[in-house]
Amino acid sequence: MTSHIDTDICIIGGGSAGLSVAAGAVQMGARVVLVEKGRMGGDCLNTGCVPSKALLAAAHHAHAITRSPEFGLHTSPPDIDFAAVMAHVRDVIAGIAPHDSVERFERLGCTVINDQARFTGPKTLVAGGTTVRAKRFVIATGSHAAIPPIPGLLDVPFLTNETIFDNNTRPRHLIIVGGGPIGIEMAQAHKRLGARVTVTEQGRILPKDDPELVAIARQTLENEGVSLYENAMAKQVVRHGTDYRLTMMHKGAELTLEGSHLLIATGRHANIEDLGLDEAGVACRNGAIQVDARLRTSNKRIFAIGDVTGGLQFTHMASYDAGIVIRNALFRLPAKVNYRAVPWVTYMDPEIAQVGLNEDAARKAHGNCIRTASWHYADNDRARTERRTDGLIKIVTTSSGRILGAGIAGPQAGELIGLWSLAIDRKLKIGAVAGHIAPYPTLGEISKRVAGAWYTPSLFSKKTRKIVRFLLALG
Ligand SMILES: Cc1cc2nc3c(=O)[nH]c(=O)nc-3n(C[C@H](O)[C@H](O)[C@H](O)COP(=O)(O)OP(=O)(O)OC[C@H]3O[C@@H](n4cnc5c(N)ncnc54)[C@H](O)[C@@H]3O)c2cc1C
Ligand SMILES: NC(=O)c1ccc[n+]([C@@H]2O[C@H](COP(=O)([O-])OP(=O)(O)OC[C@H]3O[C@@H](n4cnc5c(N)ncnc54)[C@H](O)[C@@H]3O)[C@@H](O)[C@H]2O)c1
Repeated sequence: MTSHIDTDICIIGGGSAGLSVAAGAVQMGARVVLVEKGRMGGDCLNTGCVPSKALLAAAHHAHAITRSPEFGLHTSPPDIDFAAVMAHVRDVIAGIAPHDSVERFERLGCTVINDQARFTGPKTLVAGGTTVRAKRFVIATGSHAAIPPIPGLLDVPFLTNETIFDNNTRPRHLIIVGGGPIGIEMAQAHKRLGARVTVTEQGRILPKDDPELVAIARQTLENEGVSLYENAMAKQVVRHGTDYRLTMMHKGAELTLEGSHLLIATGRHANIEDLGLDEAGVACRNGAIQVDARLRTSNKRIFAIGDVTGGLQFTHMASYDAGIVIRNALFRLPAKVNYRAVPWVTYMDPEIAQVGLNEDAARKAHGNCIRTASWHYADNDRARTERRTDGLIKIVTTSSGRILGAGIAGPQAGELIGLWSLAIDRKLKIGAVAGHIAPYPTLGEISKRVAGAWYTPSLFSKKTRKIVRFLLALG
């Protein structure tokens, strides 16, 4: 038997993006239908941010124990129970899950349909036995791991982000294809938890980040024993007993790696299949749903947000997009996205954080009319007390001092980048950061010091010294 629902907003996908719209819209008085075919919470809660950060937390704890002697504390190396670590990961997910659950959203007033949605026309979709007619739709169907065309790969049972957190056995040797944030976070996590790890990357690792910051990440990973092959082209994968053999070209030579586990982390594909997008009149571009600055698709009643649009694929961007849709769909305001001050963080240790333009991007946008300044963690007293002096902050401004971007590689980089996000968003000049009072001793002082360093050439110049001597001579 089929049922029919008429509603104000129908959202497809109960991940970070869809849930943010649903929670906001229903609490503002809209009638909301939410359709989710799998687990509420989507990638972030179940197979992405939450399990990866929980795994990294365990790995960083294990590593901290090995550093105890530096503080005069004598301990034994940690005895790592990999299955128990994975139980911790699942426990963290379970603790957050009620916030994203069907029960919570029904309590808020949403109608939740646990089924696959498919458009049947520009104003209707079908999910299970229900036809939903809505004034506005939001497509928030996310993305899944892209599988590269490596010969033999489809014939072997490899891991992706959807399966790696279900693996309870510590890999003897984990081979990771792809050195983006997923590959790098999983590499360090597994290495610190006792696995041998090799990463093969077709270009350079963390290609979206500033090379000077990435150099710190690379050095750390190599010091910890992760084998990195950059500019390596994978040629073939075969199964050898229970192991994998990955053959690749590296520095002109053919090389074969043998590992017990294989993780594919080579980017994402938008979930656009089987949605009935043609029936809905929704166009795609480059394998993702095409949207305008108001996040409207080619059918102006249908919005698309989050990973499915192929843009910046972060949970905080899914939530940001949700706010834009609510303003457009509920309040009829022509709100547009502004991605000038989007931060991102790779949660290896040390963290790598970026907001705004890095030096290369700033040169492309502004030519040579930019200035940069850097400050090292080694010159920060708190970093010294913590014995964590490996790190760098680097900022980019216009020649007049408007902040264009900031990048930090170092402990707590993700916490420190917030100040720079606000500064860029509010179009502050570097003087605002240089002039604020930072408590001593905090890592936060590196932001003030790098802003101060920006002034060093003019502040300690011959001209300044002349002026000071002249003024002092006045009596
Ligand atoms: C390993 C990993 C680590 C990550 N770490 C971070 C991090 O630390 N910080 C960060 O900001 N981002 C991180 N991300 C990215 C982040 O997870 C995504 O950007 C975010 O989850 C995208 O949210 P979304 O709602 O667009 O998509 P999703 O979370 O994928 O949700 C989409 C939902 O739609 C459902 N769906 C799909 N098709 C249909 C259909 N036809 N009918 C009904 N339902 C459907 C799916 O089942 C899914 O639940 C990470 C990603 C991965 C893979
Ligand atoms: N901390 C975070 O915020 C975080 C963590 C994990 C993931 N994410 C999000 O998820 C997205 C996906 O992460 P990802 O790391 O899979 O993707 P990515 O696109 O960021 O990086 C994929 C990497 O794989 C490489 N690659 C592609 N094909 C390859 C091949 N055949 N052989 C070797 N290398 C190959 C690419 O050059 C690239 O460096 C990220 O872009 C990010 O938006 C965020």
